[in-house]
Amino acid sequence: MTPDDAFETSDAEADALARCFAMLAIRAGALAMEIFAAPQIESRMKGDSSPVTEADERVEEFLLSELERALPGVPRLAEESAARGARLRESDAFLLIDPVDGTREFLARSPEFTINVALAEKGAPRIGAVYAPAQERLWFAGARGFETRAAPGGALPAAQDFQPLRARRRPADGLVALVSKSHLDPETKEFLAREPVARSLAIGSSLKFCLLARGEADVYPRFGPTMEWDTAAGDAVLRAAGGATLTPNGAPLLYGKSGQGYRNGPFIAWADPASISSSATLP
Ligand SMILES: Nc1ncnc2c1ncn2[C@@H]1O[C@H](COP(=O)(O)O)[C@@H](OP(=O)(O)O)[C@H]1O
Ligand SMILES: [Mg+2]
Repeated sequence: MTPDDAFETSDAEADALARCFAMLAIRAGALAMEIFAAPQIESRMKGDSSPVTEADERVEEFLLSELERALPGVPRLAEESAARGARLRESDAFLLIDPVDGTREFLARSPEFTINVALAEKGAPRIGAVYAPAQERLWFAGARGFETRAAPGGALPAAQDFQPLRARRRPADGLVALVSKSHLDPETKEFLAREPVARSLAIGSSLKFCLLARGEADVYPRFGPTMEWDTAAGDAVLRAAGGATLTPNGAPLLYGKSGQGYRNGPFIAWADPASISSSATLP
């Protein structure tokens, strides 16, 4: 793949790249776990009042240099570089890197943090890998989505140990909803009150998308702010498993929103998008 034809990735190429992202995330996981296991984790606050640790910085540096080798010239949008003012060259295809999603959970020594690598093409998340090193769980998707178990710094398991991902049909006895552990806003609470929610679980990071993709939950409403790098890899995994991430007017969440600084607006990620009525997405 070259930067000019990146947006024409074939299904086979997308699956191969998904495995490449997965392998990089596993290697990056060893760096994150070294810091996670240290007696003390240093952190500082960024401009958006979110924390950053040495793990965010080391993992991002590793992923950026490995991705430049794997996909030379493909523009890269990464959380910590963007916080330092790095600009993305406009392109139909670009990489999105969130070295630690759920930094608050990481600091609280919760295993609900993930390493995220994605490729967006023509505004959609095409390829993604989400790795939760403290849980040794990995999800990745190109044309097809899979989950497997992998130890930080270890090898990607053989294909016979990949479980295909398939989001579930809407259950008749009420929805399982997933919400942020650290950022639950009033609009999300209103959404949960409007929908037939049987159970609502607070989970950190992009794991929420992966739990939808593996058929464990039905909806993840997010009305508070997120950035494109927070959602791209998990969204790629969910879409490959048959789910969808929609804006409140029912359109798929778009990637490459340079005009809004790569911020996502509100979205609702659904396991079974065919089952929702239009009233379910309107505010
Ligand atoms: N005010 C804000 N502006 C932008 N993004 C925010 C934000 N508050 C929370 N987020 C995003 O929400 C992510 C955490 O999601 P969750 O609450 O579902 O675990 C954070 O990811 P990071 O941990 O990578 O910074 C951060 O990007
Ligand atoms: Mg992050």
